[in-house]
Amino acid sequence: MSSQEPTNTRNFNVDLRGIVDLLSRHLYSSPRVYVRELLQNAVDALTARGAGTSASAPVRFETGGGELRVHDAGIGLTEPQVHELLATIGNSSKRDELGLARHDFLGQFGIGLLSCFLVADEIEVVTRSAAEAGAPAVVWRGHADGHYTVEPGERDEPGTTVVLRARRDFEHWLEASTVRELVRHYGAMLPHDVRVDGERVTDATPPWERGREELLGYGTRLLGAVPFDAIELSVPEAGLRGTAFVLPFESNPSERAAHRVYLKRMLLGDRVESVLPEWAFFVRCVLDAGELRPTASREQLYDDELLAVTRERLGDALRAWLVGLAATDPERMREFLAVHYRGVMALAVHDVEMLRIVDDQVPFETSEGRLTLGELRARHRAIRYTPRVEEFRQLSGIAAAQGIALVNGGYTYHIEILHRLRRLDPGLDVRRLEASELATRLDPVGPGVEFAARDFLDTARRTLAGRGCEPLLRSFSPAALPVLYLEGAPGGHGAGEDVDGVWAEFIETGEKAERDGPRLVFNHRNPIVARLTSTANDRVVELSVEAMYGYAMLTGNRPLRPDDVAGVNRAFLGLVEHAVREG
Ligand SMILES: Nc1ncnc2c1ncn2[C@@H]1O[C@H](COP(=O)(O)OP(=O)(O)OP(=O)(O)O)[C@@H](O)[C@H]1O
Repeated sequence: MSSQEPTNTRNFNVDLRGIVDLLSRHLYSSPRVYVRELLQNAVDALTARGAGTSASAPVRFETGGGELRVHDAGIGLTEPQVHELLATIGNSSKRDELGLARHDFLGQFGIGLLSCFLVADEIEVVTRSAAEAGAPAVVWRGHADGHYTVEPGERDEPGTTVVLRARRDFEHWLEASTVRELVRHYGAMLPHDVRVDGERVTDATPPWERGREELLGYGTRLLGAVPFDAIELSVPEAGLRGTAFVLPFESNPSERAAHRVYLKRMLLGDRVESVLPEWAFFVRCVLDAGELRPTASREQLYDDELLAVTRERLGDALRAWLVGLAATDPERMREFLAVHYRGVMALAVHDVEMLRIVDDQVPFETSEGRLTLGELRARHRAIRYTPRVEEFRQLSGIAAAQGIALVNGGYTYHIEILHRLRRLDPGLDVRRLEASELATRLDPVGPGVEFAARDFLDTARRTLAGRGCEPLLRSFSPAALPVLYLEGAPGGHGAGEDVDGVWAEFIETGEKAERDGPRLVFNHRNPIVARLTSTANDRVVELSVEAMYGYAMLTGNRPLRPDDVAGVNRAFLGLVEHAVREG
């Protein structure tokens, strides 16, 4: 092989049509981006010129006659620059010697102007440099087929005018209303006076620099409803300022929230996802960042280290808001939780701060009533749960009577959250309830006792008829517990169908009959109950059964219906009267 340089070195040729086709099909989501690119070039030209221009309206879009003319009072270009920058694809004056984007500019890739070929076959640029005193004006005409011309032009002031004539069937992209809407969409927050057909479309004060009322007004237009709150955002490393509007309605936590992001006050997009952590489902943000970088399509953010840091900082701000709300305004916090309950629960599974909030604020269904996990932990070092709602209903009364802290784990995320509690409280014992832990066997009382108690059971049956439950006499531990209220087995009546879990193991120790409707189970091992079963006084039995029914409902944390309350009152007064009379 020869070590000599090859002598037949050639330059690449560029098929411009192919490139424009590539941009339009794969890079840009719509021809509308041509307005953004023109606006961006005009603003960058102003930035490059610095304080040099005194033009009152330095960027002007003019429509009419099937044309669009964009004037800027920016830096302009000399003829050599026209060849070098306008006619060289991928070349940009907005990168430094190392090829890195220069800080102050919006553009960097050197392809933006090509987007005009999405709507026009020819781009005309009339430009005069402000950097070179007395430089003549130049007219550059680029054609979609890949050739261009340069000739002397007419222009009094330094700056640039770009002229587009619509390609057939693309006329609507250059119409006044379309252009006005697009310039406003992308540029409303730019710190320059930008006009379309004489009308100013920029409003230089970003929402977060306005008063609270105006800010909430902006949020209301953005969300279509008055925001629950507005959280100030600031990440100095990313040159970021903005606002997170807390949604006043529930959002789907599995759908990533999309945010309105501006880069150097120019809209990047309305549906930018990656700027906030995945869990920030409950806010929509509007923000501007000077240091974050766009992807080449300029519709999403480039995923680099700075974006990762930004995401983390914004997450911290949202978390701090939640923690602050919980600490300073529990009533508002409850309102927030009522709207975003599912999302907060989902988040608590992954995030310790959220877990803390759930532990502290969210009531769970427990054998001791509705309590937060924090409250339950303060009372018990061991927590048990049932994985199904029905099982909880069956067993919570028994657990309550035995001092076992039982939580209904039958709702979404509850079990995961219960297990995660050890993150907050490493010594906590959290497990699924085992049947053996209930230590309650409903032993039959034997034929002698059963026989002796038949009058008692008859009276009890009559008394309980209106309550929809049947009496049952059994012997069980602890003896101190006189009665238990047991619901019917889950999964309907009849032997053996759909019964599983702890409840099944539990009733296996009893009799088949216990699988049917609700039962009030009297404990013959309890001395009061034992005496009651042999009491001849019907009235006393009636009152006692009524009272014990109320007692069983209360110890099982079951809601008392008005009928039940009346029964308990009647029983109480009746028993007092009886005691007084006997005394
Ligand atoms: N209105 C203008 N005034 C002065 N120079 C301009 C103007 N428009 C374009 N240019 C020059 O042409 C170059 C190429 O422009 P183009 O829009 O293709 O890419 P860019 O703005 O550099 O980068 P990007 O592709 O990220 O937009 C620019 O870097 C700039 O030097």
